[in-house]
Amino acid sequence: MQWEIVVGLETHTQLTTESKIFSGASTAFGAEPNAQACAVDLALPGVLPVMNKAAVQRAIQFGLAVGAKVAEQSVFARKNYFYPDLPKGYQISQFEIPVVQGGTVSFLLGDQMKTVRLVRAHLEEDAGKSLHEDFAGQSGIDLNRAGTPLLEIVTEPDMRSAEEAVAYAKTLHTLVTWLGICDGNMQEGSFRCDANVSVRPKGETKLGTRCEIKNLNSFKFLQAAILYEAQRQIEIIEDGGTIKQETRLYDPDRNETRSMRSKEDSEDYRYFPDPDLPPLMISAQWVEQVRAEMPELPGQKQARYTAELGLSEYDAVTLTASRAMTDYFEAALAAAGADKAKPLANWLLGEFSASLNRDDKTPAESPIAPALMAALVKRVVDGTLNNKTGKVVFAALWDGKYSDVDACIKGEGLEQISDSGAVEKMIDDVLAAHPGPVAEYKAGKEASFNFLVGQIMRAARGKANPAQVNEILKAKLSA
Ligand SMILES: Nc1ncnc2c1ncn2[C@@H]1O[C@H](COP(=O)(O)OP(=O)(O)OP(=O)(O)O)[C@@H](O)[C@H]1O
Ligand SMILES: [Mg+2]
Ligand SMILES: [Mg+2]
Repeated sequence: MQWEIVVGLETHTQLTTESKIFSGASTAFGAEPNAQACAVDLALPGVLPVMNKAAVQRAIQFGLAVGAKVAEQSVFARKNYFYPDLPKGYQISQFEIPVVQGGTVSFLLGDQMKTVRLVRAHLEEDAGKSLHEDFAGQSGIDLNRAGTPLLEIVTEPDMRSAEEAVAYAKTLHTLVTWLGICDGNMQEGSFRCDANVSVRPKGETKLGTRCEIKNLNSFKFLQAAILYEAQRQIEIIEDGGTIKQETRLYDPDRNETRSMRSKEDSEDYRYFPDPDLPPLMISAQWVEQVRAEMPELPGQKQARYTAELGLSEYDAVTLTASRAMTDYFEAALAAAGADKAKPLANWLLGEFSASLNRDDKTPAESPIAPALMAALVKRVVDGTLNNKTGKVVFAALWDGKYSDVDACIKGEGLEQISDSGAVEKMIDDVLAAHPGPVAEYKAGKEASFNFLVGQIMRAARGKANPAQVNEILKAKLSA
């Protein structure tokens, strides 16, 4: 039997407001437990929540970025449940009428463009946090996080593999950090996913019963949890069992999911409109004002890079994977000139990205400033450097040995041998030393030509101009 995996994601993104969603308490991370929970966050009697305008503004930004409808009027509701980290007994969320409705997120999976539909994105407050260590067998509750603004972004069950779910989540992560509405810090819980997973026989159109794996705070865990969960469900069904809908937890130490609680449907929550909050009204004028201030988005940049700069879709998508990389690329491009977009992209996605990864740096922390990178690419394009000597220069610049490309070329003795007499002499020597390949090439074996070029470049210690070598060699061999 062939099985199909179906995934829908709910992502909680913590919004970058200074204060909480309904109170003036600080949202800063890492304070002493319970130092930042005020009476409103705790819903003590007699207090009233007041909507934080900055949180709404971020929701509007998101809605516009994904092409969704931003509701003129949306409603806050109480989601009632009892849990130690929620002593007030309900969470203020949006249920029937969320602020952001519909929209899509598109991304490249392998070489295929995928589009995931969003159901909604709604504003809500976060709960507190249970602390299970340091209390000698008891649990402590830290309510600093209570009332922190979240935007919960919910997809349709459109994803068909763990890889696709991860690609979606990464794209969403890029988008919200790009907009600056979320800091994206996954370790601190600013961006966490609930994965809803079901399986069905290939070809079946009805959805299977889903299980929801809560609170996945890394892409690695997201991937592993979906793979494990799908396999678990397939085995149960193949053994003649049925899946019961439930909420599960992923345990990274054992790489497995475990049942947390069963859950039939959202009726459990006894949702009702929050009597303390009026409907949230968003004027068309406010939406237009936010639209006018929107930055150019990754998707728009990708379209521009392929249409105007002639980059491949892959290059465009990879360069825009983070705002920092895009900013670096655009700064370097401005210095190099638009005609050098392709070689610049190659250097950034090759040597540059590899060095960033190796040294665990962001593009903004690169020891090579964009203008210096542009100067290096110029010297490769004009033939002063080839790919091999270019890499030597790159490494020297990265190590901070030089702050100027031409000084580096000189200092490292990497000027190309431009004297054609010297190049010819080297070629003659190589031809004399390798009569076999020469004869093979003349008999029609193209590969022998590349072998000879390789030998010549080696003799030149990489300092010959490959184009020049090719030209002279061709002429000599056809003479
Ligand atoms: N059969 C299914 N298989 C996989 N995913 C599904 C399936 N049915 C629904 N989903 C996904 O499950 C998610 C449901 O999220 P939603 O927020 O609407 O409700 P919930 O999980 O019941 O509520 P809560 O916010 O309390 O977790 C959506 O992303 C949806 O696409
Ligand atoms: Mg949900
Ligand atoms: Mg859910």
